[in-house]
Amino acid sequence: MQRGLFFDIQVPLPAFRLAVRAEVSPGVTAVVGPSGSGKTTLLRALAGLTVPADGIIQLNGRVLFSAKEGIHLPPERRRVGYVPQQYALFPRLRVIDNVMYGLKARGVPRRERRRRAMAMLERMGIAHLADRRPAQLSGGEAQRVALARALVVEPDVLLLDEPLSALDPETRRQLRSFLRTVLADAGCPVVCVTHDREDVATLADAVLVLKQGRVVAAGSPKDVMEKA
Ligand SMILES: Nc1ncnc2c1ncn2[C@@H]1O[C@H](COP(=O)(O)OP(=O)(O)OP(=O)(O)O)[C@@H](O)[C@H]1O
Repeated sequence: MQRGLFFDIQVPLPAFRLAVRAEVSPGVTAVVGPSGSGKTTLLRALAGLTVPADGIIQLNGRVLFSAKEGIHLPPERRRVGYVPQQYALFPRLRVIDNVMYGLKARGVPRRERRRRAMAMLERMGIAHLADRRPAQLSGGEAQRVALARALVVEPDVLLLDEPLSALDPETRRQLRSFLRTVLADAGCPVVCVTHDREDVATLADAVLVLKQGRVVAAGSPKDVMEKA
């Protein structure tokens, strides 16, 4: 079975058509590009939240989407962890319930959901926040909760949309180094949208550059960023 993520998809957008093809190997692939180039749309399509007009998405040899075969697995059946921009935590749910949420959709019994969610909060260093609501969290804490919620389902791929952009510079620095460790431990490929060169330099093993919905450059961070 082929490991990693492969996609070749087309999504029509008002101003252009997103048409991207790439193979994502284990490690962190940064997706960079100007505002409005289709980065978030790509992540949403991989997560199953946007349906491409055409193409295919395969994860570890499993078909998540195939226009030709009429396959479109819903998000909860993809084994994909998605951390959207601004994290999208459920405001009314406590931290622990936010983290347990994805396990429910996957049919994990309640006691086991709680156990796994607490273990993940401990791993993220935020077990003491389990009973708080999202409004009672700092930006850095909310980001850790969002990561915990994405990772608790043991995804086959992790999708991060501008994971550090909402944070102040000091918190961003701290979380970047924390994120580096978490991503190395996650053991799955990571696709990370960012506009921050520092993120690319410290986190990424590979880079894809999108422009107007097309991949205009791809390669190692050093090669790609030197030319950018
Ligand atoms: N649901 C939607 N309906 C209509 N247009 C959309 C929708 N989502 C995105 N677009 C448009 O598609 C284009 C790509 O948007 P997208 O959010 O994917 O870009 P991006 O590269 O993530 O941008 P940014 O860096 O600003 O977050 C933009 O022109 C945007 O206005």
